[in-house]
Amino acid sequence: MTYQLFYDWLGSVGQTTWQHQLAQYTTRRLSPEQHGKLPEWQAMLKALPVIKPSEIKFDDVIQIGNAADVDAQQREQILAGLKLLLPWRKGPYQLFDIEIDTEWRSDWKWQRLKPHIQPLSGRAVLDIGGGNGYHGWRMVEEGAQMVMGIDPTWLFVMQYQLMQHFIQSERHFVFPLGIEHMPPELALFDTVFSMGVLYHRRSPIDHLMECRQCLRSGGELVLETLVVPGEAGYALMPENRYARMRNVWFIPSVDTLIQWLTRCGFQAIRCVDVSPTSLAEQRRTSWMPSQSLADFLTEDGELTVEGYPAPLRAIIVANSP
Ligand SMILES: Nc1ncnc2c1ncn2[C@@H]1O[C@H](C[S@+](CC[C@H]([NH3+])C(=O)[O-])CC(=O)[O-])[C@@H](O)[C@H]1O
Repeated sequence: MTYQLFYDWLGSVGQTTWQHQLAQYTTRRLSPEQHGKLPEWQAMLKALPVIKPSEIKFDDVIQIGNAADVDAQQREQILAGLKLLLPWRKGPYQLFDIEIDTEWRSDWKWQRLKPHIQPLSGRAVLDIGGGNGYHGWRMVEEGAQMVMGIDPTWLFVMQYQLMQHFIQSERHFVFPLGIEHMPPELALFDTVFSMGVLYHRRSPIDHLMECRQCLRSGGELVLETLVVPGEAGYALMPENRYARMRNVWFIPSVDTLIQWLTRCGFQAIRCVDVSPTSLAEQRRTSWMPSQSLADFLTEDGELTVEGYPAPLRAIIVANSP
């Protein structure tokens, strides 16, 4: 079963109550009536050929196997499965000889943050809003003992399951849940990543407190989010959409974000990177054929189509007390 090894691990670290709750909740969330397309997606996953990839590399491109591992019929079947799960936002991946050029160069974010975080070797890691698990695979590569990804979007969980079908990792599991479904006062993880999630939360302070509660004492938070230029105390609340996104609530300045983290009790708070999102990092590709960043900005790239500052993203690292 897809998640059994994770449940076993939870048992081994004394989380027996949550182990059962999580198993029940996950089974319910993945039952076919939960989403109109789940039955079709799950049938596709179940029918995938069983193939042991000759090599697996979690570099900038997550590479699983190569051309010689599959025959023409298997390749067609896998390609059709990948296409059933369009759009592919986070990557890049290469599955056998199929290159998945995703909307985001997610490897660039990883390169920006990696020099600044505690080494992940031996750590239990939570990736909130981890999408299809791209960064989770990078965390496995860095030696994490266990990586739990959580993401409420079924499509992304299906994308993870497709890759996991071939990778068969014992250390990386993406669950179909949101941060609000994590137990309070968990104090379990050594590192918690929250990347690209804070501005989607109606209550950013509560989100930071939830991140803190998932961390053990002294654990590390890696927070990546949209910021705007401005002084301490300033945050932008878009009137409606921001860069055409409907669910954006608060975009603070870096100094405001540091204040929020301070008031939530975090320590050793440091901003390690601020970078504008370039049209090379987020763009339309054949694997994400609808509108992308270029369609959400004015022609000079300075403002969003709504007239707000163009996307600028910060990475902040902090410790739980
Ligand atoms: N309540 C929630 N709880 C958890 N996740 C959520 C919630 N609501 C939405 N999400 C998920 O948060 C992710 C945000 S994308 C960042 C992906 C990756 N981390 C990245 O840094 O590239 C945003 C971006 O592209 O910047 C999506 O996968 C949502 O389904």
